[in-house]
Amino acid sequence: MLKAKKFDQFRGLFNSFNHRPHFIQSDEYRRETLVWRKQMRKMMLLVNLLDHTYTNLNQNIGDVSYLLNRHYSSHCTDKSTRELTNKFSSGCFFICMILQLSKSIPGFVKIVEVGPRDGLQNEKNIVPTAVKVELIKLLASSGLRVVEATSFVSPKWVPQLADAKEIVEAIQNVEGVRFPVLTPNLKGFEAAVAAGSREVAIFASASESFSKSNINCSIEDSLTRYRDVALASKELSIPVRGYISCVVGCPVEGMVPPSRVAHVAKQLSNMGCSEISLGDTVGVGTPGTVIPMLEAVLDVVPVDKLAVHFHDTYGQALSNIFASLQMGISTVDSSVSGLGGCPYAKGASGNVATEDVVYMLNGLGVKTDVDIGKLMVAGDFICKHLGRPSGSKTAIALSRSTTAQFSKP
Ligand SMILES: CC(C)(COP(=O)([O-])OP(=O)([O-])OC[C@H]1O[C@@H](n2cnc3c(N)ncnc32)[C@H](O)[C@@H]1OP(=O)([O-])[O-])[C@@H](O)C(=O)NCCC(=O)NCCSC(=O)C[C@@](C)(O)CC(=O)[O-]
Repeated sequence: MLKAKKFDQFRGLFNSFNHRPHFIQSDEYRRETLVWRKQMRKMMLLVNLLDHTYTNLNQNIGDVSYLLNRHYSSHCTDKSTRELTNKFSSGCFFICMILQLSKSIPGFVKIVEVGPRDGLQNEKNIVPTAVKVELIKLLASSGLRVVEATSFVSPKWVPQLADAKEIVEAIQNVEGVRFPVLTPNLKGFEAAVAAGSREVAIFASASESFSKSNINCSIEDSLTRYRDVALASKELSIPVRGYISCVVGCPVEGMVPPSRVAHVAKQLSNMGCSEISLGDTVGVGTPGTVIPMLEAVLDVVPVDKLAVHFHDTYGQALSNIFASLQMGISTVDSSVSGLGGCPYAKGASGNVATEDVVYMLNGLGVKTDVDIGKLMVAGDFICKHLGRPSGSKTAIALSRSTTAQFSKP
């Protein structure tokens, strides 16, 4: 059973990358990812070999005691004993490989809660300011240390967040939590600072089409605008987070080549962003497409500057987060109850649910400092207001008292 699961992880990784998704793959994308696909094919051969060895080892596991009870040396002339020992050491190699993979996971993960911004920007009915403020306070009391509060964008484009100034003013007295806000240009930045924001985020895209539909300008023009915001922030010692949308796929252009993501990441890093969040805006990524993208970005930006931001449209977000953790990333964006979606990315569903992320990290023994019970109170609060069930499987399962014992870290 255990064996089947481990090998399925590798097979899934390979197949998800290698099958031809309905998403368009341009020649540029296929060229860039060719090496990765070849590597994966080699890895599959190795996996199959280990699979075979492991099966034999499993069948013969009872014989290990036989081995231990017999005198064995490398000069052993007993063929069956020698073969059995060889199988045993191959099995050990496989186990070591698995241990090595899990060892690389960070011991602490910072969660950036984006529910009040990314979660509520797409709601059909505008959520009252008082409800948003209460949600932010509940999230802060769950132990989350970063809660993205709102956006200072054009109210004509995103009327759901037209109360940005009131929100920021209302949370001034909440201590110990950082509340970054999105600012698409200097106008937004100045309004955010005037309202009392002490941290901002700028948001570029790896897809030209998405950049135009989201912020009405090309990628290069957006980077020019963001340089001004970064400069102004530097003068006031305000940290700037940089987002990149569509890091895997774009609703218009299809699969996005990793080099384009790396290019934008480098620009954001050069302009002084303290952190760069890589957003799979439409949630089409799998570990097979996320890993090559991360590899390209890691070539130009240090790992401790990176965060990942997954939407869960295809149910791949947790697998993508796990793959990112294995690559050393220790900052993960998520949204309470899986709220979210982007008004300019049709078909994209909510962000990965914070409750699901915390539950997985607890299970891995990774610290987050987030109290899952208090987090569920915040999720319950907003779901009741929106009049719909939670998008978090963990929240649904834990709300049934019989499974409550699993919530402990
Ligand atoms: C960027 C703009 C403003 C350009 O919008 P524009 O229409 O090209 O800009 P403009 O300069 O021509 O201005 C038009 C009007 O907007 C006003 N304006 C201009 N700037 C601001 C501002 N900051 N705050 C308030 N008002 C502003 C400006 O004053 C003017 O007002 P008017 O004269 O018509 O009355 C617009 O396209 C916009 O607001 N876009 C934001 C869209 C948005 O928020 N999308 C969702 C973000 S989610 C995302 O990007 C993905 C992410 C980050 O979550 C990661 C992921 O999920 O992968």
